[in-house]
This record gives sequence, C-alpha cells and structure tokens, in this order.
Amino acid sequence: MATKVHKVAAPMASYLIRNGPRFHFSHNFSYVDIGSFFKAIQEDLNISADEDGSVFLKSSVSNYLCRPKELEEVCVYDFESQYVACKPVTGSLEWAVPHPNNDHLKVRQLSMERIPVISYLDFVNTKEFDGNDMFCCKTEEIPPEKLSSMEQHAKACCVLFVPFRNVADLKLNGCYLERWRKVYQDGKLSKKHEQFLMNIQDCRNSMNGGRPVDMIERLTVKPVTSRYNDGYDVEEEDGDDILNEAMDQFFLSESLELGYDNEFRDSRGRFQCQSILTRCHGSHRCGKNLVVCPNVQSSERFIVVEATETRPSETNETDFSTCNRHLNVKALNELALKVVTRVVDKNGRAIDMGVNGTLENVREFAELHFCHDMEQMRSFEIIICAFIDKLHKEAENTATAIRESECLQDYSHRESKKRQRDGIRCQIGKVINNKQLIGFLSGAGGTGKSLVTKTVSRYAQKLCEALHVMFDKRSIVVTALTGAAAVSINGETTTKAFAFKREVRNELEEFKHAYLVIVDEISFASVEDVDVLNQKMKQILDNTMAPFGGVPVVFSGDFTQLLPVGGIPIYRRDEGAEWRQSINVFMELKTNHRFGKDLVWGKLLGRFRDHGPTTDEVATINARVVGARNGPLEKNVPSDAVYATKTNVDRMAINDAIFEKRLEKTHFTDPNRQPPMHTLCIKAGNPRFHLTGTRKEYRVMENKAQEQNQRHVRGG
Ligand SMILES: Nc1ncnc2c1ncn2[C@@H]1O[C@H](COP(=O)(O)OP(=O)(O)OP(=O)(O)O)[C@@H](O)[C@H]1O
Repeated sequence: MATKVHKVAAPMASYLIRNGPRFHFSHNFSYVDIGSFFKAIQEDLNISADEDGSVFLKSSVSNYLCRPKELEEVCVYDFESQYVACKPVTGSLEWAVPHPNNDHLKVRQLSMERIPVISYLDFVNTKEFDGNDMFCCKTEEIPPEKLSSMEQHAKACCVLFVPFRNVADLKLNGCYLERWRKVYQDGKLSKKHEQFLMNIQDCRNSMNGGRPVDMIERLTVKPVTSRYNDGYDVEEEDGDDILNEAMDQFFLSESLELGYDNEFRDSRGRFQCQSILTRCHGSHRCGKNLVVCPNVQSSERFIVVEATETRPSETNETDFSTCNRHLNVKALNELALKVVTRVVDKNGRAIDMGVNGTLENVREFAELHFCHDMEQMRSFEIIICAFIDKLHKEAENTATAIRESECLQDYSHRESKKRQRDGIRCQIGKVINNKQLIGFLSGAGGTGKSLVTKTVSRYAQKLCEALHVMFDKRSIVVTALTGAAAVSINGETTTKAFAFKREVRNELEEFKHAYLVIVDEISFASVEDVDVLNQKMKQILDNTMAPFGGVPVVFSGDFTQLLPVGGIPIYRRDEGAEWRQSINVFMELKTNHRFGKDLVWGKLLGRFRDHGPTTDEVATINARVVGARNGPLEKNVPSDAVYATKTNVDRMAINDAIFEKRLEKTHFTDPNRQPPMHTLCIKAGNPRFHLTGTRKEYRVMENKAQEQNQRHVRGG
C-alpha cells in the first residue's frame, strides 16, 4: 500500500515489485522458485558440476542444499528470507557441502529480513481433496485421485517449510504426505509459517473464484423461459420464502467476523450479495456469499413482502416457451395484469417494488425513488416511457408471428387484450409526444442526473426480467464521454461503444435490441463528436433516415462543468445549432442533493454556477479556510477529508504528510529494527535512496523526491 488514501491492490503491488527499478521499497524481496526445487527433486537433488565446472542445479537450489551446518534446521522459506550467498565477509559461514561456487561465495545472515516471493500456482487448490485441510490431518480412507493431489500439495509444503538435504528428508514411508502430517502433528510448523502458508493457500484457492464479472456484463438478466412450463408461481417467489431465505443467510453470516470484499446485486436487483473472505483455522474456508437488502438501514433489517394488489393473472394460457430475446405483445398484455409486489420496512413504508410497465406503475416507482423531487420524477418518467415505447414497437414487429400462433384462440378474447395494451401504450406514448426521444438532461453537479439514469436502468432491467426478455449492456447503452464518468455510471465510453475510432463492422446484431442510449458528461463532447455519434449510430443500426438511427437518446451533463479537450463545445451559438435543434425534450434538475449536510455551501456553489461569486460569498468561503482567523483548525480536519489541489506537487505533499502520520504510529525510529510486515512502502524516485522503513530515512527520501519533482515541474 502507499498511503492511507491511496491503496495499491495486490496485483499492482506485485507488478511494482517485479518492475522495481523506478521505485523504493520498505522491504526487500527474494524469489523462491519452488518449481526449480521440484525439478531438482526429480534428479534426486544431485548437486554436481561437470569437468568444466558448470553447475547442474539452479543456484538457489544448490545454495540451500549446501547451506552451512549451523543452518541444518533452517527451511527454504527462512533461508531465503534471512540468508544470502555473497562474497566472504567477516562472520560469513562456510558451506557444509562443497558448493559449485565454493571459492568465491559464502553465506551471510541479512541484517534486514527479505520477503520471499512465492508463486501460489506451485500449490494445489485444497478443494481438490475436500475439506480445505491444508495440513492433511484427516487420516480416514482417501480415494486415490484425492490422494495424488494431497501428495502434490504436501510436496510443495514440505519443500518450503521442512528442512532437508536430500529427498529422503522430505518423505516418510516413501511419501510427502506422511512427512507433512507428522511435521504438523509434532508441532514443528511454527505459527508464523502456518500463517504464511494460509496466505499462499488463500490466494491459490480463491483463484478464479468469486471474481466479479465485468461491471457492464453484471447487468445482464437472462430470460427464464421454462419457469411457466414448470409451474413456476410468481406470487410464491415474490413472497416470504425468498426473503426469509435471504435473511437467514444474512443473520447467519453476521455472527462471523468478516471482512467485506466484493459486492454485487442479485439478478432481480432486490438483494445485494456480498462475497466475503472468511478464514478459520482448522475448517479453513476461503470465500462466502451473503445476501443483504441494499435499501434497508441496519436498524430496520426486518422487512416483509406485501402484495398490495392481488389481482391474479386472469388466464393460465401463458406460453413463454418461444420467448427468448424477442418481445411479444402477449407478454406485454400479461404483464399489465401481473401482481405488483412492494417490499416494505417494519413501519410499513415501501422500500422496493415490482414493475409492470404501465404509466401508473412508472409514476409510483418514481415517487419511491426520488423522494418528492418533482424534476427528477418527471425526467425519469419521460426517459423510461421512451424505453417502454420502444419495447412496444419491437413487440409489434414480432406480432405477425405471434398472431399466427394465436390463430386458434378465441378472437374476441385476443381483441380485448389488445385494446387494453393499446390503452397502456397510448398513455406511455403521450408522455413523449409519440416521437423518438432526443433529450437533454441537465442540472448542476449533485442534482441527481446520474441517479435518474441509474434508476431508469434499474426499472428497465426489472421490466425486461418480468417480460422474460434478455436485458444486457445493449438494451440500454450507457456511455459517457470520459472513462472516469463511464465507470461511475457502470457504463463504457461513447467512443468505444459506437466505434468512433474504427470502421463499423457488423454491429447490427449486437445493437438491434437497443431500446435507449444514454450519453453522459455531454459537456465534454465537441461538435464533431456529436456528429460522429449521429453518423455511427445510423450506420450501426442500419437506419439513415432517423437521427441517431431511430433509437431514443438522452444526453446528460452540465455545460458549466468541464469543456471538451481541443474541440468546439456544442453549446456555441452557431456551431452547436444542429445538436440543439435535434433535442426535443429538455429536462433540468434543480434541487441539489449532494450538499444535504451543508445547505449553505450547496446554495453558494449553485449561485457560483449561475451568477459568479459575490463579495459576501467570497468572505463566506474565506471564513472556512483551515487556519484562517475564526476558521477551522487543522486538528479538526477529519481524517477522511478529500483534498482538492491545483498541482501535483501539492497533492504529493499532502499524501506524504498523511503517510508520515501513519508511519509515526506504526514504524520505529530505530533503523536497526525491522519494518512492520503490514505496510509495504513503495515510492517512485531514485532507487539510490533505499527505503528501509524507518521514519527518518523515509523523510530524507521524501524531501529528495519532492525536490526532484519540483524541479521537474518547474523545468517542464
Ligand atoms: N432525490 C434524491 N434524494 C436523496 N438523495 C439524492 C437524490 N438525488 C440524488 N441524490 C444523491 O445526491 C448525490 C448526487 O447525485 P448524482 O451523483 O446523481 O448527481 P449528478 O447530477 O450526476 O452529479 P455530477 O454532475 O457531479 O455527476 C448522490 O449521492 C445521490 O445519491
């Protein structure tokens, strides 16, 4: 890790370690190649050199095998972390067995331990022999296929933690497993080594397990077509059973001491699953999923499902077996009659609800999610109605085939359903004036633009699921002009989604079920960007007649925020006229929700945006400067405060200061003491200044790095 606020994940830390020259490290590393030990074992650990003196075994292997007599009881792990083969110095130890480089190398103990870097791929996943028993303690009869993976696992463990000179030392009764078992049972494995092994095994066992899928792919809801045929009952699944099961899991897992890891929503979007790394001695577990309800505060976890509308589906003639990606009018008819469930808290307040695509339902959903913000509610209504309208259109396109399959049904019954659906569609269509929506969702930062677009996706996802229609990253194409904005709305960049930088290939298949396109951070778009988007969408969707290929589009952003890099902004009177004219709905959000805890500040920023600062407002800000007269004191700045700085030099200085504070708490001033294992300090700069982890040296290095960077910035 680097500082309190800038943590480096394990893969990045490992990358930095491997590509070190540019960085300083508080700890040293040594690579333990267990693979070469395995290879040497095959050759019976036979160390020899031929006539011209070339060594048969890898040096790390021969170093260990010839280690001095004093180190007889030292295992590979400790040898690699505490000793080194080097030119003879006072106090260095003699090899016990003639070493291939006997004449110019001896063994010396390091003053500062190194961290052995071990590849967990050399270990076996303990799931292969059940029970996650790393120490292979279970002695009951083991099936032969499990025995061989246990043996392999025991071999790796023995090589690392059992002192040996020859293969016989690693085996008992001819097998590694017996030796490893004995070592553990005799208490010869230290607690420290046990912990290291557990860490390695955790990495190995969790490989490819629980890795969250692509953020965008997570949205995909696959249609479940067989449910109806299997007698699947909507009311039953929406009822208490699923909830009780989820809550059972939740309470069960709460009793454990857990560290949270990944989070993802279940496919129904109702519960949030958290996958957790758990670890217990003995019955060693690696990962676990638990389910919580995302909308409920911890004090209000008891929730019930209440079906407020109990009108049952009026027929049982549903046949969704043909329904896959394709919508049909019948499914839409059925949906309007479906029970709409609401999840309520213990006080009876609704906290989540089902969807059925009617205008009434859309409005209720909006009320639930936007807490009386009328502009947000209206914007949501317009955008989601454009989506639903497109769904109806697609259903109409597939209607011919469906009608044929329905020809044996009672004509009048079919007609009455059609009338009902036409009524619903008419209401939805009116909201968007029966036009292709090309909307602009605007509002200052914090007014909830992202929340509106996310809620649209949420409703759409639920609706598609209820319709048994595939919902994926192309059902609503969520894009943003910048990568950072794209990540924050779980989308992709507009450039990537619409092939800005390459020829359009055959994307129609991928996009033919696109019901809505969202383009966020539109202030970053230049006039050319919008033009390219229009052309590309026409090409991809194979529809040159309608703007943007005929799919509803919502541009979202705030022109008082950042401008395009190097292009002409689209709000310019002349150049952006075409874009402005294409917009047929303008939605502006006005209530700022980001500053709920500091309304004065929120209002002040709002006025800044609209009119520029007044003298009084400048005075208000100055009164809040840390250290100013009557202003807040530095010691009162919360430790998790976010800093905005103008230059990288300031940013670095602040980060360094935070890090320095942490070191004060965790590191010793004595340079001879080992830096603690919990913090690995990696710092860019000149590697000549070696970071040993003491506070004093760190400060020296920090000043040098600072100086260099200052020079760099000034010079550049
Ligand atoms: N109706 C609401 N009720 C409560 N909180 C809300 C509401 N609308 C938005 N928020 C909260 O306000 C914060 C800002 O919302 P959001 O990020 O959607 O704004 P934004 O307009 O997209 O901002 P920016 O332009 O900076 O990206 C978020 O934490 C969001 O959850």
